Amino acid sequence: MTQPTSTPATSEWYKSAVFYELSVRTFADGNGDGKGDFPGLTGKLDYLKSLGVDCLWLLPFYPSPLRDDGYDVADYVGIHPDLGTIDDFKVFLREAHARGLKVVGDLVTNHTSSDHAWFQAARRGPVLPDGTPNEYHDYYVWSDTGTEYSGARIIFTDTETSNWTKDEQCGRYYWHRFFGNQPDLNYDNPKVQEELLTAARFWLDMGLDGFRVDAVPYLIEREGTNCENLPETHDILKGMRRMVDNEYPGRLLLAEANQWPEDVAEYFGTDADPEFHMCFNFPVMPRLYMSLKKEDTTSIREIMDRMPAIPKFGQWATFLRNHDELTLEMVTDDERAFMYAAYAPDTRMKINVGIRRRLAPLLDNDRRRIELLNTVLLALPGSPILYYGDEIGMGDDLTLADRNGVRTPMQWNAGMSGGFSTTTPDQCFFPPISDPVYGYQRVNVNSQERDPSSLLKWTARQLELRRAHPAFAQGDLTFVDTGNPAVLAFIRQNESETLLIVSNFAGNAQAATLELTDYVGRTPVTLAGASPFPPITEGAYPMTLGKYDYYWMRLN
Ligand SMILES: OC[C@H]1O[C@H](O[C@H]2O[C@H](CO)[C@@H](O)[C@H](O)[C@H]2O)[C@H](O)[C@@H](O)[C@@H]1O
Ligand SMILES: [Ca+2]
Repeated sequence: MTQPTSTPATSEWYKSAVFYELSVRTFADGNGDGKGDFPGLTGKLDYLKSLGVDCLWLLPFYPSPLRDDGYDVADYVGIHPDLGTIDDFKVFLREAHARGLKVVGDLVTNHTSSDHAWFQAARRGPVLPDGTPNEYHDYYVWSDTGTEYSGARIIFTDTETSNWTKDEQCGRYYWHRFFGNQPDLNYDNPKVQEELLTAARFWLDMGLDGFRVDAVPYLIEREGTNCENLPETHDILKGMRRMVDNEYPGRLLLAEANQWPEDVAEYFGTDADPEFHMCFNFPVMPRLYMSLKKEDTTSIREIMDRMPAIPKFGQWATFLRNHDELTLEMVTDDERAFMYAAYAPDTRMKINVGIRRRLAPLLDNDRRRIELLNTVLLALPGSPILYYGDEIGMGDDLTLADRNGVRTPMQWNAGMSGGFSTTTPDQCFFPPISDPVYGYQRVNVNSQERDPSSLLKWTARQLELRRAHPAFAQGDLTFVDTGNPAVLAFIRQNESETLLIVSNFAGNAQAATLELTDYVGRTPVTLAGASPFPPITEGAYPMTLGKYDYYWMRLN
C-alpha cells in the first residue's frame, strides 16, 4: 500500500486532503501502561501513510480531568501526562511531517474544564478579599439568578437540565452549553479572545498545521436569541482567521458548527472577509444513512442542492462517523424518528440527540453497504474524514458510558489487547472490543493487511483512485436524473476530466435511466479496471446495478 507523498505543497492543501480522525489515548500505547500515547502513535505513522490519508486530526490531547474525553481542557498549552511529553509531541510531529502527513489539533474554544486555573480563580468572585477586582471572574459568564438566555437549547439533553449551574463557592450561577463541569468562556471579554489566540500560537509555533475548532456557534450569548451563530461570534472567529493568515499562512481552521446549510455556510465568511477554510457538512451525513434504509436518495440531492455556494478558498469536510454520537440535530422530527427506529433498535444506542454506534454495526457489518457509503463519502464534494478503526470495520461497546463505546482501542492484531498495549485488556484505558463478531481476535489491521480483499485494502485502493482523479477533490457537482430514487448519480468535473458516480442504495438490483444528453458521444469507463461501457447516445442511458452496487467512471 505504498503511496506517493500526498498533499500538494500549496496553501490550499486541505482541498485535496483525506483526513483521519484519531484519539492519541486509544490509538497505540507505547509504554505498556494501557493508555495510548505519542510514542505509540509515532510508531504507527507508516501504517497511516500506507493507508493513504494526508492529514491527521488529533482529538484533544491537553491536560484534562477527562470528564468529557479531553474536551474539558484544564490547560491549553500542555500535553496530558498519560499521552507523553511536549518532546514526545515534537518527535511525533517531525516524523509525521517527514512522511508528508499534516497534523491538526482540536481547539476547544467555547469552554474550559471547571478544573482550569482560570475557572478556579474565577470562582473567588468579582472582587477579591483584599478589595481588588478579580480579573478572572470575567473570563466566564455569570448570573445572580440563572434565568438569562432562556432561548438557548440544551445540547447534552441526557445529562443537563439547565445551561446554568450554581457555583457554591462563588454564590453565583455560571453558564455552560455542554456538561456542568465545562463553564463557557466569556468572549465578550477581549482578554479571553487573546488567551485563546495565545494558546493557538503555542501549537502553531511548534509546527501544528491547524485546528478543528470545537463548538464554534456558541461563543457569544445575547438575550432574546438562541445564542447560536450570532454576528459577534462570527466577528471573533474572523479575528482568529486573520491571526492565522497573517502569522501562519497555509495553516488550517476547520469549523465544527453543527448547523443547517444556510447557517453553517456563514462560517466560511467571504473571499474578502474569510472565516474558516473548512466546515463540516453536518446536514448531509444523516441523510446518507437515511437514504440507505429508505432506498430513496432524494434527501441527499435536496440537501446538497440547499448547500450555499462557498468562497473560493473554502472546502467542506465530509464524514460518516466521528467520536460523538451520529448526531440527528440536522434532520426534521419525522426524519429523526425514522433514524431512531432504523438504526437504534436498542435504547442503549440512543444518546442526547443521536445514536452512539460505529459505522460497521450501524450497517449490520454488511460489506456492500459499508463500501457504498464510503464511495459516496469519497465522491461527494469536500475533503473526507475517516474515523479511526472504521477502515477495518471496528465495532462498538454499548456497556461503556457516554460516547465512549465508539472510542475503544484501535485493533492492531489478534494478540494481547489487540496489539494496542502490552498490558492486559482490563488495564487498558477502555477495554478493547472482544466480542465474536467485532473483537480484535477477528477484526484487526494485521489480518486485513494480509488479505487482498479486506476492507482495509479496499479502503486504501479507493483512496488511491481518488487521489489519481483530482476532480473528486475539486470538481464541480452536477446531479444526474436516474428515473429511480434508489439510484443516485452525479458528475464531478474539473478542467481535465469528467467523472460519473452512480450508486444503488437499494438492497436488490435496480434499473436506472440516466439523463446524460450533455455528454453524448462520450464513453463511460470504470476507474478501477478501465472497462468501457456503451457510448452515450441521445436519449436515456440505461444502466443496471446489483444491490448496493456503485460505479466510479470517467467519461472519455
Ligand atoms: O466540547 C463539548 C462537545 O463539543 C463537541 O460537541 C459536538 O458534539 C455534540 C454531540 O456529542 C453535538 O451535539 C454538538 O453540536 C457539537 O458541538 C465535541 O465534538 C464533543 O465531543 C464534546 O463533547
Ligand atoms: Ca501509554
